[in-house]
Amino acid sequence: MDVLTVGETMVMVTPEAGGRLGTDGRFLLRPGGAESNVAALLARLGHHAAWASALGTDPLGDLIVRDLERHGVDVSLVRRDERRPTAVYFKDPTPDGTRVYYYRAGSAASAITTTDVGEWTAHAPRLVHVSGITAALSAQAREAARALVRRPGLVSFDVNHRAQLWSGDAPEVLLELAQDADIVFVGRDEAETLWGTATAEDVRGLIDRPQYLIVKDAAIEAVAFTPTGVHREPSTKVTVVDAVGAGDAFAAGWLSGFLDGRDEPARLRLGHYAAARVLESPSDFAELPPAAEIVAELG
Ligand SMILES: Nc1ncnc2c1ncn2[C@@H]1O[C@H](COP(=O)(O)OP(=O)(O)O)[C@@H](O)[C@H]1O
Ligand SMILES: O=C(O)C(=O)C[C@H](O)[C@H](O)COP(=O)(O)O
Repeated sequence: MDVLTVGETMVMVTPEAGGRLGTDGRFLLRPGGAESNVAALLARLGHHAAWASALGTDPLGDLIVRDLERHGVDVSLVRRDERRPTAVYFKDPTPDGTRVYYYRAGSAASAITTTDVGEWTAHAPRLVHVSGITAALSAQAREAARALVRRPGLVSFDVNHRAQLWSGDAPEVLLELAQDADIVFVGRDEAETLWGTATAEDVRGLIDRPQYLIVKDAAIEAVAFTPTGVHREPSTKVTVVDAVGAGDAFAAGWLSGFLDGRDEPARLRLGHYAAARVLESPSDFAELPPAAEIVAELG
């Protein structure tokens, strides 16, 4: 197993054909979750990627399992919970950007534990990927997130601050988790909101323990602080159709380059490429060619 990603996946409800949530009667149901997005894109890029979480025994859980299997994700570690439901969220494409409405309190995934984490990581993946969303779901999910970032092997952590899910302690908790990981992804704006940092260098001043820190500045560039020095790579020019999922795609592209032993500029370029394809697509994940073809195309 190359990568194990852990975190809640919900059923995402979107109005059909670009309509609005409050006025449309026709909707599409698809899986939506940061960590399973990363697993699905890594699978597309040619890696053995597993995703682990808990789902209800309801048909919504079946939908998620089936769809991720179709995308080539190993779902054999997913735990089904008879007593708790699969979570749902709605996306409303407003003229000012997409608004998200969560129905996830008390969900199966919000009850994941450190015992789950022990069982999942016993399968010895080369890398575990987790995000800050898990730490916002419940007290026990927060402990599970802590256990994940502190596991002995390689861990990558996407800060993924979701303000709607937190009640004030996000800056401390997310900084603590980031410091315990080996690879950290964070948006420059996200870091500014959380910790008041302005530049990528300011973020490195704060998150100084991980071997790799990647600070993404949306349409401008991504900056990687690595053992071989600081690398900057400009973002790709794109027409944005839906911004949700770009961060997950960037992480998948970068991690794919890391797992394949590519140099830092190639990792950053793969991140930008995958993010650009998702930005141009109405879905949270896009069809991607295998990594070797992308690298050949990028030159
Ligand atoms: N407007 C944009 N133009 C081009 N690329 C973008 C744009 N916004 C985001 N990206 C790409 O998506 C990546 C992730 O962006 P980010 O803002 O961190 O996403 P998210 O908020 O989904 O986590 C960036 O590093 C970049 O590659
Ligand atoms: O789990 C949640 O709370 C979600 O929001 C699910 C979203 O599909 C991804 O998290 C998208 O994440 P980005 O790539 O940062 O846009």
